Amino acid sequence: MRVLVAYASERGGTAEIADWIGAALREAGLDADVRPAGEVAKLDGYDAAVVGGALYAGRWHREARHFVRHHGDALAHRPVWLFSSGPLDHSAEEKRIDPTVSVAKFARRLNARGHATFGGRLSPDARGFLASKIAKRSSGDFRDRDQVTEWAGGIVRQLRGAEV
Ligand SMILES: Cc1cc2nc3c(=O)[nH]c(=O)nc-3n(C[C@H](O)[C@H](O)[C@H](O)COP(=O)(O)O)c2cc1C
Repeated sequence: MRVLVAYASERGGTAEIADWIGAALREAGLDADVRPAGEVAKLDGYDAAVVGGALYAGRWHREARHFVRHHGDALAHRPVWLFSSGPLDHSAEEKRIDPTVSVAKFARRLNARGHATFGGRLSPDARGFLASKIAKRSSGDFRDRDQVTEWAGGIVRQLRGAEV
């Protein structure tokens, strides 16, 4: 079973979450390719997909939005899971955070099997007008690898269940 993990990340935090998901899938014996969403031309050869985007102003990074629009049909014919990252506080570890309105639309359109919101990361010296302002009050790394690995385990269980 070959799984695509496609991500869109501006500052690398979401890319690393995608890597953790890929590592967990491989650890469980699946074949997983972790790739920037903007570099995926076709979904041929993939049995399932995980798509994730960094959240900026309530929406996924544009490459994730473009990816699901462009590959909508191919994704709708495969089991798909989505993830978003993320809040710059501990809220994502403390409770389940629903997808934003924009991401929820994609989830419905793709009939996604699941969605998770993971914490985010922002460096105190982040560049950019808005990013540097936000970083003054909420910089830090709020990603939790164990939480991500556990979520990926759920994907493995569902995919394995589909095999039998
Ligand atoms: C300008 C800006 C806007 C952001 N907007 C949101 C938001 O709407 N919701 C949210 O949960 N996090 C938001 N964040 C936090 C980012 O999603 C977080 O830093 C994330 O880890 C970035 O991922 P990346 O490193 O892959 O780009 C924002 C951060 C910046 C700098």
